[in-house]
Amino acid sequence: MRPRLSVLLLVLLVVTLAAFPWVGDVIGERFPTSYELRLVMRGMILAIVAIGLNILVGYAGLVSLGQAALYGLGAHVAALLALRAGFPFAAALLFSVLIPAAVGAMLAFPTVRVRGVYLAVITIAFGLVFVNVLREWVSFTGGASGLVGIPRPTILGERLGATRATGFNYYYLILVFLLAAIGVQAALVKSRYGRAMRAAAQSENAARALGINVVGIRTLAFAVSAGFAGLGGALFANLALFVNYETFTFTASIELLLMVILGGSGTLAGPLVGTSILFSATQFLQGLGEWQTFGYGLLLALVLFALPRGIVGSLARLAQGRASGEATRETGPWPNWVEGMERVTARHEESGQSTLITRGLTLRFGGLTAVNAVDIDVRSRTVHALIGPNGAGKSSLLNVVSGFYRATSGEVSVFGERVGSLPPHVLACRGIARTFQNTELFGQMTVLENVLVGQHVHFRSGFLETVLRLPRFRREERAALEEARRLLAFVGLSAFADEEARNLPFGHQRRLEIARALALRPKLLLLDEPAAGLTHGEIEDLVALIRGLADRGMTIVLVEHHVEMIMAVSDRVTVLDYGEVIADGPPAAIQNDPRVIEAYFGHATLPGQTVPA
Ligand SMILES: Nc1ncnc2c1ncn2[C@@H]1O[C@H](COP(=O)(O)OP(=O)(O)OP(=O)(O)O)[C@@H](O)[C@H]1O
Repeated sequence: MRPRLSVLLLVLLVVTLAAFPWVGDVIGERFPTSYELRLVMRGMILAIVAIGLNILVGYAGLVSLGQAALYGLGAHVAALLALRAGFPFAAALLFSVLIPAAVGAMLAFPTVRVRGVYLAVITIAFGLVFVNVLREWVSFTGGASGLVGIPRPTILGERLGATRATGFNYYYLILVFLLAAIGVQAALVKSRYGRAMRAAAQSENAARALGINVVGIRTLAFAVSAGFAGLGGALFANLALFVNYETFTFTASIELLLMVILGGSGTLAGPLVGTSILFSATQFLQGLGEWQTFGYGLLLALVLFALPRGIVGSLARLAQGRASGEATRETGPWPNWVEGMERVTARHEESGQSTLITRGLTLRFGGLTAVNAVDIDVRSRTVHALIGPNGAGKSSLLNVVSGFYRATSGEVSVFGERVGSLPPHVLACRGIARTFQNTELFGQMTVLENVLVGQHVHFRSGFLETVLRLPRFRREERAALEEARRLLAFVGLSAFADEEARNLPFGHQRRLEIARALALRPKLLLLDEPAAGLTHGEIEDLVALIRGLADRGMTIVLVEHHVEMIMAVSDRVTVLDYGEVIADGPPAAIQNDPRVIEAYFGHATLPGQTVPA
């Protein structure tokens, strides 16, 4: 949705909700009744929970079918603290957010191993266990009778009511929390945290290679989402003044998920729209008696059939499709050393030292030795090519150096430090960037966002600074945006900044992947077959880019099959065959090395030929 339109709709929503309790004064009727007012308050509370769930499902790509349990946990924490420990409202509210957030963070643990349907099943199990505990632990939770007599909330001695007689304080408090939830969601999504969540959902490997701690970011998504659910639960308990397990069953979890999906998961307005429609529909369909569930299912099926991305998601796509059809765009020249590129490339290593050293590096997959006792020295500020027939172990070697595979034996040192056991995101923070043999872009993020994800590790502002949009966060965002635009100009993709990455032609995707890797400001850049699928002209540009980067102080390891390119760009070449180094030296010497020729064909290759598989 366009920013101006969304601000306008938000203002409209706030004005409508703020004016709602007073409508009767204008139209001269008894409206809204306290029942109607409570319905709107419950709707707002559910919207808060749905916004939290949207962060988890829509942005982090993690489906939870146990969200109602976290909602219920917040409600029970608030009720129990007020009833049994005499906590004041505000303190109980705080714990109702923190305790579910901590439990939510624990729920993220299974994502280390499972995602998708398996994760959904784990969250279902959590929800079922939770409801059973509530039902069976009668002495603590009241079982089916629930917890009754929750004291009316007060702040600073002021009772918070929700009727004309008591004032509408509680109504407005819920509205303020709803606005805060909307604000936090918007700030989070448009920050490095939100980008990292989306990136990890779309390509876990690329996210890790760019320094994102995938487990950490998923834990954050779970915790934030659970915190929202807990807040909703506490607000509900203090509205109903009674809680029992029946509100928080599996069905409630499904309804919450449907609210998000119906409105449009992964859109800012989706949960609001979905909650409004589904919640109103539920009230309306109550009049249908036995046909209620049928009507409910039919409505959902119809809407999702017509609008598969949810209401907001589908409308936004329609608008986007129309807009992008209008522009005819051309790529700019690349590499285009625009002003400010020194920031990305300036490095301090002395040339002549080794940036990457491996000793006896061995990687086995069961009985297969993919890399066999490999010793290499990659000198800093040089382009070092790794070549060899298919299956020689080149990509495996890159995967070990970048932390994706753990070596079976041997050592890897980068920048003078042994790094063999470090995971990819830590190595990325140390200045190792890589591209992938099959480009791994974040396809549903824009070209600009892809490059912004590459800058993830440069941000210093923390979570609270981000959601509160404090000055350091805004300064860093501005600087990151400026650098991302500079990098897009560098690879000639400025005109595509707002295009989704998956819509780019293949050659452009390769450029974008390089720009994104450069956003990390790496000292060591690992390129895995960057010329595959490029045209002759594009390969010439790529050679100029790689040479330019090395001349400006970057160290580059290049896995490539294209002989002409290797000859043009490399300072040194290592040849692998069956995981072993069979030759190592300057390109001209390698080209005439009989072992290399033997490994490839058994006869000489001509410069300009692509080494065949
Ligand atoms: N995850 C894996 N599990 C099992 N075997 C693997 C795995 N990754 C690679 N291999 C095997 O290791 C060997 C080396 O593969 P690798 O991809 O490193 O070769 P390569 O030189 O990069 O080849 P190509 O030029 O085709 O990319 C191959 O025999 C491959 O089948």
